[in-house]
Parts: sequence; structure tokens; C-alpha cells
Amino acid sequence: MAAPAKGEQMHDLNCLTIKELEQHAAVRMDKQTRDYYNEGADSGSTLLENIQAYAKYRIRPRVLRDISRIDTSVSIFGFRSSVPLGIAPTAMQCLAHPDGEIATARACKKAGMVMGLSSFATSTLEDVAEAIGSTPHVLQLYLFEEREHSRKLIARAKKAGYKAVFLTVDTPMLGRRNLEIRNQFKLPKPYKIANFTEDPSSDAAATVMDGSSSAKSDEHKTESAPGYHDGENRTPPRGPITFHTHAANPTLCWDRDIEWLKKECAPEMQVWVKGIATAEDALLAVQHGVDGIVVSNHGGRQLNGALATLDALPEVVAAVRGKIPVHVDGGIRHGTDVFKALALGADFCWIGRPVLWGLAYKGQEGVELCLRLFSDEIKLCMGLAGTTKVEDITKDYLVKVDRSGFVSRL
Ligand SMILES: Cc1cc2nc3c(=O)[nH]c(=O)nc-3n(C[C@H](O)[C@H](O)[C@H](O)COP(=O)(O)O)c2cc1C
Ligand SMILES: CC(C)CC(=O)C(=O)O
Repeated sequence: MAAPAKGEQMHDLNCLTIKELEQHAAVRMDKQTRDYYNEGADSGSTLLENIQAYAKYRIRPRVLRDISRIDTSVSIFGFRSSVPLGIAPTAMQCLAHPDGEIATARACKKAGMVMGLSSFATSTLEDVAEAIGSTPHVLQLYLFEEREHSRKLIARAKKAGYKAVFLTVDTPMLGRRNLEIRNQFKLPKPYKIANFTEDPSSDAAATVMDGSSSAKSDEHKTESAPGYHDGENRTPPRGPITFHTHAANPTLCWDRDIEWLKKECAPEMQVWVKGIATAEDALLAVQHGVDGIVVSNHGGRQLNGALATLDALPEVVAAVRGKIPVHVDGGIRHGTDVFKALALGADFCWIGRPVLWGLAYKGQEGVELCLRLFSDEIKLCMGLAGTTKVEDITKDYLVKVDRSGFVSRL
């Protein structure tokens, strides 16, 4: 770190951009981890387009507006987040750094930014809640056919003070991730999928990701079978890559599952859906009384060929018409991307991989750096575009540039 001169902020001269953070992380992660974190489904075109979509928009800066006081903060879950950006849930953060999700939580607390915790975290949700303190945190949920595990997880999250459950809805089957398959991905010891057992220190939390089964995981499967929502006693389907001892849930549907989840979460926790990409589903989300939507395609890890999230955002915003908040994630790599997403109607943005790269670079310090880079860029972008409040960021600040270079107002 370079010592800051008076009035200047601290810079890490080796890492001044998220691109550089990605490069530092790449050489620090083992191949299995790097591939697991960085790849998209199939050819990876949606992963790429999530990023490229931001370049289709350019900012129309306004000048002579006295931008000496810029307020980048926004309200979320009754809290003033320092920036309109949160940390998306990503699985198995201990692969990047032994402190994993705890380091992320501490960095979020320091930055005053909301954190999403994956169902497949390598730290317990209680430990993460303790590390982040009063800064809001939400639990991402994979709702399995077998209900007992989800029920217990929700009860624990309530008790630990989580503000919301983000139900991931873009994963009724796991996307095809070829590097993960080729590497025969396995969570190395001593790491565990920490919230899959009541005693997180027990061996039952060890995970097998390649579809091969251990005696322990088979035991777990058989025990949980009576918890199926239709009362049937059956074995979850297993693909080449499974979710721990539980398979993805292909039966997930609006009527039964959203109702069930809302009842389980009430009154303490809100229910959001993460993985909406169309106006039709956004309307269904409103009709089913969810508290918010995250426009997401899982960072391009699920349906390859799906629309980039920035391109899906306008139709979702138009359909929702302000009835519930609309957030977006996918491909956000710079503060100007956050500005553009807000200008297109998002209320808030989330980042996934950049935080994993921060963790891999320097643990908590690396995540702090990642969050600081984004925060500085958001502030600079707002000031140079002539805005001093997040609410001021509207589509008037953007133009769209098509493939032939033709520029149009929105
Ligand atoms: C390694 C990795 C693991 C992820 N794990 C989860 C998860 O457990 N649950 C979930 O809903 N989304 C998961 N996601 C998706 C993120 O929440 C988020 O939607 C995505 O990363 C945003 O795109 P970005 O990485 O381009 O910022 C994961 C993403 C990555 C890269
Ligand atoms: C365990 C996985 C299903 C976590 C995930 O959502 C992902 O890798 O994208």
C-alpha cells in the first residue's frame, strides 16, 4: 500500500482496477478453484455478454452543477448502504482464502455494504452473522424438494438476524460447466458445506460435488426422503454434478413453493426471487407477493445463450412499475456499470466474482480493496456525470450505441 498524502486516499499501487484484481487472483488460485469461479455455462457467451452489455451504453455527462457533495448512499433493508451495491451470494468462498465468507462479512461491515450468503457457504450462517454485525445480510436459498433442510436453515437464519431469503430460481437444473466436470470438482478438506448439518463440525458436512456418493451422503439422503413436499419417499435425482447430497430441484414452481417460503419466512424475513430475466416472470413475482426481484442469470453459469442481464433489465423494470424493488447482477466490473444499471431503472446492484478475486488476492484486505475500488468509481462517475444523489441517476444520463455506432437517446 502507498502511504496516502494529506487529503488523498490509500491506493494499492499493484491493483488499481478490478481487471488487475482478476489478474492477481488468477495466479493465486489453484486451477480447480479458478475454473470453478471464473467459468460460465457451455461456451461462456452469456458470461461474456453480461460484461459487454455495459459497453452498449454511454454516459451523457452534465456539467457546472456543483458536485462538491456527492452522496452515494441508498436505503436497503432499513439500512443506509454506503453505495447502491451489494455482495452477491457465491458458494464456497474458503476455496479462495481460508477465511472465506467471514473475511467477506468483515469487509462488508467495514464498508457498510449488504452481503448475500450462499446456501453452499463454507462458513456457518451464524458465524457470518456475527462477523457482519448490524450490517444487513441475506441468505440465498436453494429450496430442495426435501423440505426439512430448508426449514431448518430458514429458522436458523431468522434467529441469526438475516433480513431476507433470496430464493434462487434460475437453477432448477445445474447449468453445464465443462471445466468443473473435466476437473472432477471436489471441495478439498478441511472445507465443508457448513450449513448442511446441524453440527457444522461433523463429517456429514463434507461434500461431494461430482455425483459420486459417500456412505455418509447416502445416509443423509435416505433420512431426508420423507420430507418431500408431496410426501413421497424417493431418492433425489443425481446429475453429473450434484448439489452436495441434494440435487437441484426441478419441481420448483410459483404457487406451491413461493407460498410455502413466504409462510416459513414470515414475519421476520422478506422473500426475494433471484434469477428473473423476463417481464412475464417479473409480473408473476409481483402477483405472488414477493418482496423484491434480482434480475440475474447466475453470472452466465446457467442457461448459456440467455439474454445479458443489463439487456433484460428494462423489460423487468417496465413490468414491475415500481411495485417492488428491482436489483440486478452479472458482469458488473466498474462503478460506471453500476451507474448505467441504475440509469436503466435498477434500484441496486450486486457483484459476484470480483469479491472472490479480492478474497483470493488478499483475504479480507483484498475484499476491502475490491469494495473500495467500486465505491470510488461510483462516486467519481456520479460526480463527473453531474449527479450528487443516487435518485438523480435516470435514463437521461445514457445513450445507446448500436453495432454500427449509431447513437440513440433512451
Ligand atoms: C463461483 C460462483 C458461485 C456462485 N454461487 C451461487 C450460489 O451459491 N447461489 C446463487 O444464487 N448464486 C450463486 N452464484 C451467482 C451469483 O450470486 C451472481 O448471480 C453472479 O456471480 C453475478 O455475476 P458476476 O459474477 O458477473 O458479478 C455464484 C457465482 C459464482 C461465480
Ligand atoms: C453449489 C453450486 C450449485 C453453487 C452455485 O450456485 C454455482 O456454482 O453457481
